[in-house]
Amino acid sequence: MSALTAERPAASQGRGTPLVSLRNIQKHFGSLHALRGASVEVYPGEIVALVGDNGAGKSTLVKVMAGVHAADSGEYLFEGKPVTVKKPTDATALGIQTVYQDLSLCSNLDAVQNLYLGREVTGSWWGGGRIKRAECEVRARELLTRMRLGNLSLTRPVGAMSGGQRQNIAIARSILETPKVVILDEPTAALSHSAAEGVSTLIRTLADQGLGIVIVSHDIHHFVVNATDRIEVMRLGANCASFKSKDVTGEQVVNAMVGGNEGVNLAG
Ligand SMILES: Nc1ncnc2c1ncn2[C@@H]1O[C@H](COP(=O)(O)OP(=O)(O)OP(=O)(O)O)[C@@H](O)[C@H]1O
Repeated sequence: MSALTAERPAASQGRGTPLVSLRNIQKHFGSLHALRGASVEVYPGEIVALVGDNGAGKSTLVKVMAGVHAADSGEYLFEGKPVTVKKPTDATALGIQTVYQDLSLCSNLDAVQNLYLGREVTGSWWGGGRIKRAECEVRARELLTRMRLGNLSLTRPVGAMSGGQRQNIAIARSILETPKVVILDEPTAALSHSAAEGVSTLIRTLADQGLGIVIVSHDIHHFVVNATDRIEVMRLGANCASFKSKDVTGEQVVNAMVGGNEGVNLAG
C-alpha cells in the first residue's frame, strides 16, 4: 500500500511507535559542536516543525535524519528498531525523502519531466528503451490528483510556474517514491501568504494519508503555529522546548527560541 493511500494511523489519536526517532544526537564539524544531544521524532500522520535561531542545529539534525551527515553518537530508530543511516541512500531505502530549499527542479522542463527525471518509465531495451511520455503523464496526473493538485499544468515549464506551484511539484516528486517520512527544508520561504497556505493544505493532505512530516522553518507566526502539530525548539545544538502547535502562540515559540522559557515541554 502506498503511503498516499494508507489509512491514517493518526498521531493525533495517540502515540504508538514513531516512524523515525533520533535521540541524543551528537555531531561535531571539526572543533565545532553542532549537535549536543539533539532529538526529534515523528509519528505517522504527524507534522513536526523544527525551529530555532540561525545556527541552532536544525539543518544538521535533519541532515543526520536524511543520511547526509553521519552522527558522531546517538540513537537512530526507524519504526522502533535501531538502524544505521550513514548516507542518503540509507535514508531513502527506509522511506525517508527530503525536499531541499532549492527544490532541485529543472526550470526548462515541465512537471512530468521533473517528476520523472532520472526514473522515466521506458519501453523495453529491444524496443529502443524510449521514454513513455504518455504513461509518465498518466501516472503524474494520478499522483497529483491523489495529492489534490489536479489543477497543476503538466506541460508548462516549471520555470514559468509560481513559487508555490514549484514547491508542490518538488513535494510531489518526493512522494513518487512512496516514502513514509518527508523532510521539508523551509517549504514556505519566499512564498506569498496564499501560496504558503497551499503548501500547508498539501502537507496536511499527506499527513492525513499516513506520512510523517518533518519541517525546518523560520516562518513561525504564519506557518509553523498554524500548519504543524508539534514544534520542537532548538538552541545551541540541543532541544530547549516542545509545544503542541495548537496550544502555543508565535510569540511563545520565538521566546523559547531566544531562551525565554528554558526547558518548556507542553507537547505532552
Ligand atoms: N558542513 C558543515 N561544516 C561545518 N560547520 C557546519 C556545517 N554545517 C553546519 N555547520 C555549523 O553547525 C552549526 C549548526 O548549523 P545548522 O545549519 O544546523 O543550523 P540551523 O539551525 O539550520 O541554522 P539556519 O537557520 O541558519 O539554517 C552552525 O554553527 C553551522 O555553521
